[in-house]
Amino acid sequence: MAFVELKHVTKRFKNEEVLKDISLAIPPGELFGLLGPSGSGKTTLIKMMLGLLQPTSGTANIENTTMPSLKQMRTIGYMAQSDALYNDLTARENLLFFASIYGIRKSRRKRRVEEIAKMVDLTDHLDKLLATFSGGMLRRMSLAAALMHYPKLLVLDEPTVGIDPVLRASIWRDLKDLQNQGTTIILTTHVMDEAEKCDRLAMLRDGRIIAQGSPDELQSESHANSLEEAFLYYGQHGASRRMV
Ligand SMILES: Nc1ncnc2c1ncn2[C@@H]1O[C@H](COP(=O)(O)OP(=O)(O)OP(=O)(O)O)[C@@H](O)[C@H]1O
Repeated sequence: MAFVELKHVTKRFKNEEVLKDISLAIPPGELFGLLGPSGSGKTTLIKMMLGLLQPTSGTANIENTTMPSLKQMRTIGYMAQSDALYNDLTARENLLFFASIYGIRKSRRKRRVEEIAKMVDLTDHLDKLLATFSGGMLRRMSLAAALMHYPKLLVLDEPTVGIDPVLRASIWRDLKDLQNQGTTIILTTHVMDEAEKCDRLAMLRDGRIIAQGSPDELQSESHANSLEEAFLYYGQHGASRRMV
């Protein structure tokens, strides 16, 4: 059974159709990437999966429940592109706040904040004001907040933008660990070497999925030497029936 399923989803803003007949099925435990250039519709697509936007037509389901569903939203961790954090609070105060709004029991909150801080390597910075944090530290804080309530599904919108290679590698290690613990992960990226780390990908261009498959399948099907070449190929030739 698919954990996340989109069936013939279309989204129109006024006269512009920004998503066109999108169908996707993501099984539980998969690390799935949405790869596409700026403006191709990645953020709109994940907002639809999360129930934050209503499709103009078609349906978005999580565990067979049509979104938006409050029950399902509680099982999702979402890291948006911009950080919804409080600069005039410390990292610990921010995380305690997220723990309370996610309904973590009061007796568990302090411990959970420390567990999460360790996971994203912020233990030594817990008592510093966020105003003093670097861009990379803020992204890790956002990841920590999204993980607070043990989500079954983690949705990340360009999680490593503006992050240096060392930190990027550490975030990827965290994501692989979470996947090994059974978390389903969906992320957007326009970076090819990140897309290569996903189990499967959907390539998005102008609101349409131009190809879908594992990075190896996408490359071999298009006889490309890299995902970048494969992307260009599918943009021009479309994909075979098997891939979409
Ligand atoms: N609320 C809105 N009203 C009107 N148009 C919108 C709205 N949200 C998104 N769009 C348009 O939809 C298209 C897709 O935007 P979206 O943010 O989903 O792309 P993206 O692939 O996530 O881009 P980026 O990588 O830059 O974040 C763009 O043309 C954008 O201008």
